[in-house]
Amino acid sequence: MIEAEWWEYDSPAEMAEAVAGDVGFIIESALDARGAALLALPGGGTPRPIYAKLSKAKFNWKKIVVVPTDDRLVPITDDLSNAKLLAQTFLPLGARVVPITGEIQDAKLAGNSADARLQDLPWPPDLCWLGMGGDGHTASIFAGPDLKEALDAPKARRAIGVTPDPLPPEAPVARVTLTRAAILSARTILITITGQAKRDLLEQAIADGQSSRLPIGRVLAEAEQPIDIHWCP
Ligand SMILES: O=C(O)[C@H](O)[C@@H](O)[C@H](O)[C@H](O)COP(=O)(O)O
Repeated sequence: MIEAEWWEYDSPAEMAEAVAGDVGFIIESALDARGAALLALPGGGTPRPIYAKLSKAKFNWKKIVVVPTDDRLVPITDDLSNAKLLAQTFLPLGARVVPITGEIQDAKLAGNSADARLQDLPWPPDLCWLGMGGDGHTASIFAGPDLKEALDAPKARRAIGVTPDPLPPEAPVARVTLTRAAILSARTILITITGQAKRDLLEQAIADGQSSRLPIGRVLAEAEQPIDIHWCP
């Protein structure tokens, strides 16, 4: 049974304030406990105002490592790159941002390379922050040919390469993504979504759990930690 707690806000600005505060608490707790913090952060548009708010906080950013939960197989200079947004936001603060893509264009080989990069990091993440697409994907775990590999990858496997079919219109490219095991290894998981349609979809995915037809339902169905879901209309 997925243990999900919903946090509702009247506006994206209110949600940004609250989620930045929660992420800040996770960071401070990690720095206090271990002198370091590892954050796996999503792409997409929802997190942008939250990143902007978070970047104003006065942490010892040099002790913080940021990785994308997933990324598109595009150059880091491309606006489709999740690492680009994270680098623009967190590198100037002194944080370390670790891209999980490079020159490799073959999705499977890119996935192996991404996994190797993540194996070099002090695991698990203190936070895995997820978004959800309108099709129920999360990170870059999509329904289709690569779903089983993403869900059933061994515990030690942190990333794989995927080629969604059909390619999502907002970013019609192959990707690398954290596996379900990597996502669920995080000390804390939080989700940010907006709009009633996504709320209805996520509530259904949580209700259906392991039998969900939506990737996010299948990912969360194995979660052992409580999931905080932040939502605004
Ligand atoms: O690379 C990506 O696209 C993201 O990691 C993806 O999983 C995102 O979180 C959802 O697509 C929601 O995106 P929005 O926040 O823009 O709705």
